[in-house]
Amino acid sequence: MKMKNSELLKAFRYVWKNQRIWVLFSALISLFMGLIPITNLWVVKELINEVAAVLGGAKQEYTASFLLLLAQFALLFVSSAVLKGQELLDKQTEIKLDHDLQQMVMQKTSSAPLAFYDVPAFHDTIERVYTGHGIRFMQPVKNIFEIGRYFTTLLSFFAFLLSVHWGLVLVSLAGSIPVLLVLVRFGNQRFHLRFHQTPLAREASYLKHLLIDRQAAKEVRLFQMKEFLLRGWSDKYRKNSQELLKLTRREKLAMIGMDGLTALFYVSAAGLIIWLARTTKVTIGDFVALGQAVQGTQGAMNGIVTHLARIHETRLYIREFFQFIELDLSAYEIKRGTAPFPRPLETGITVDNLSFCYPGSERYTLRNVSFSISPGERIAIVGENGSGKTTLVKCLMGLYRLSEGQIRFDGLPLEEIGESEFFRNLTVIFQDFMHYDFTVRENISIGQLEAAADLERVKRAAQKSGADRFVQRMADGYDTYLGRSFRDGEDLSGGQWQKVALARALFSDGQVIILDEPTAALDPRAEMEVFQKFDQLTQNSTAVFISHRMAAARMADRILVMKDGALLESGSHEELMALGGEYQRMYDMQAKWYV
Ligand SMILES: Nc1ncnc2c1ncn2[C@@H]1O[C@H](COP(=O)(O)OP(=O)(O)OP(=O)(O)O)[C@@H](O)[C@H]1O
Repeated sequence: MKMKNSELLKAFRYVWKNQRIWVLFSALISLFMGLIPITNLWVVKELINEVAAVLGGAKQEYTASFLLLLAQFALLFVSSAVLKGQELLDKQTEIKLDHDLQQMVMQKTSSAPLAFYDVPAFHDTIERVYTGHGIRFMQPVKNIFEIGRYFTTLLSFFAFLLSVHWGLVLVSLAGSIPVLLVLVRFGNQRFHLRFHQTPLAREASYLKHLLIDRQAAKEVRLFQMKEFLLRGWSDKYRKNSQELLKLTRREKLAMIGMDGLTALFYVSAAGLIIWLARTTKVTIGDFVALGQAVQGTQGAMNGIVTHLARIHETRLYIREFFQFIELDLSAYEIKRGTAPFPRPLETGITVDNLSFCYPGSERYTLRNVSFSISPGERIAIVGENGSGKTTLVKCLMGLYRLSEGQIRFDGLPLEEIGESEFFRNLTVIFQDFMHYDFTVRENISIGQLEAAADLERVKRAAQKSGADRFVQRMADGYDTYLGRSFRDGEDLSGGQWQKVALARALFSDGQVIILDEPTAALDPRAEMEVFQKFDQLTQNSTAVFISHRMAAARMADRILVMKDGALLESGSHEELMALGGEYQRMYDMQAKWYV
């Protein structure tokens, strides 16, 4: 309980720190609005008595009635204007809070260690805490002010009812307690339902995404997946919505019962007033006002109870939000030091007895891998699918915590090098590199956007990779948008995208360039060009490339052969051919196709 309340306190503190004016205004408005009903009640009572006197002929004077009518108009108008002002202020605050809190979530998500993305629960939590922060953080504060407002109204009504008979207060109070219990119970159930529905909701939205995604559109048609996807989406959607409907049905039924109970208490109170009229002098205005006060008291009680239940419900969401923001990622994190990257690399990279197991997996993907790379050396890594090549690159990048062993740069352990320093000096283009819907210039300079203004440098990288040839023909040259999801940009072929990605690698001033299948999408001529120029392309850099093309690997200074997560062979093309092992087998197998 204490822990839960501390989450609420945190939300209050956050809102108070960031939106103090809104909090103060809301408090004032709540107090003001809380006093409106009793003022209105008094005006109504006086008005009815005045009109009754005029109609009954006891009074000739109309002025008081008109003045009271005017007061009623003023009350209606002012309260409506104040409420609209409050709504506007709320919206402004919601937008501001939403922006800042969403940013907090995105910061947390984007700085989470990569290993965390492999944990499904991580995605479930993101889905739950990704939207509606602003309103959820404001909600408890608003609820408290609303409770304050209703409380002010309640006290003023109680004072009025007490002045007639204490029994009226008792009847009004008794009607509200069952409502409290029902609302709290269903608030809890709604939250837990949403919690357990998230995985299925995520699956449904994945299927929906496939149905509308541009990238998937071709295959969805080709493999006639429409029915399969639609059915899958519909089943999941229906399952979740049926559960929600079931809960809503139970909730509404309970509410009907509660409303009946409230009406019963109101009728009892009205009976009590009539009974009182036999012994006490009650005017027609008093009767109407007392009836309104009983109803108003119950309304205010319901209001308090509803807002208490909402606080409870929102508290559960806020707790999840803070749990996510404060999530301890240390088990996945790699503690990075601040040492500069050795520049220039003098002794090179050493991988020492590296073993690696993906988080949550029992199986070692890399086992006792040891090798070293000298500065300026060109290394090719070859091996069958799934032999661990990409995993090795991810480890070299320091994206995962190693299970065993160490990676050093000029003898300096990877973890001791400052992160941004590290990524500045190590450039990787993955096999599944991103196609950014940005301009060509941004796509090439993405690792160093601050240098994007240097068009000559962008062009040089594109010339080396071969991208310049087709970029020149585009209407806006290097400022042409790529992709067509957002605007009328240029669509590139797979090979053209790869040339852009290669330019991205060449644009960086990294000392180590790692390319995972850099030529897989290139035509034979472009591929030859890349490999023939490879020395020149990766000038002054240490280069590692993964390739399934043995002819390309042949151009490397040294070839590492991976099999089942282990480093099987290492040497130049000639040495490995002479060895007559796995490399020779792979090489001969490919060579057969070309004879
Ligand atoms: N995030 C992950 N979590 C768990 N296992 C993974 C993950 N990524 C890859 N693996 C597993 O690790 C093994 C090696 O994968 P890796 O991508 O390193 O192979 P690869 O040699 O690069 O293959 P390819 O030539 O097909 O690109 C595979 O069995 C794969 O299933």
